[in-house]
Amino acid sequence: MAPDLKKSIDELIASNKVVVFMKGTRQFPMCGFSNTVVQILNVMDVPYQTVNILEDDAIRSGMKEYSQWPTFPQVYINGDFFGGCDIMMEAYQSGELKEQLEIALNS
Ligand SMILES: N[C@@H](CCC(=O)N[C@@H](CS)C(=O)NCC(=O)O)C(=O)O
Repeated sequence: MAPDLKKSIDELIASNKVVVFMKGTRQFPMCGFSNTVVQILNVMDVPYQTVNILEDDAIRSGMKEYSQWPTFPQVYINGDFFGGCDIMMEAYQSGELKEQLEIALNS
């Protein structure tokens, strides 16, 4: 992956507690999985940054390599890859997501 792209992803993730690499935007998700993640984060009422991977093929392919994860959405919390839609849903239902977000937002 291009060093410049890696650097900009590193910086984005380091400077935002929650980042969602998704299809579409938080206002207009372009995929049901991305929409689910947006709805979960909206319910949790936390600040989050989104990146529309449909706008840039280099980010779309680059994020699969960067995260070692083949699909979108990809959610980063406190600088670490957290998961996709299924993991977010499970963590939301179990209460783990609330815990992780509290840790991230209070650190
Ligand atoms: N089980 C996945 C569902 C996500 C998924 O299957 N995403 C597909 C369709 S939106 C995807 O990103 N495919 C790769 C691509 O479009 O580049 C999850 O938990 O996030």
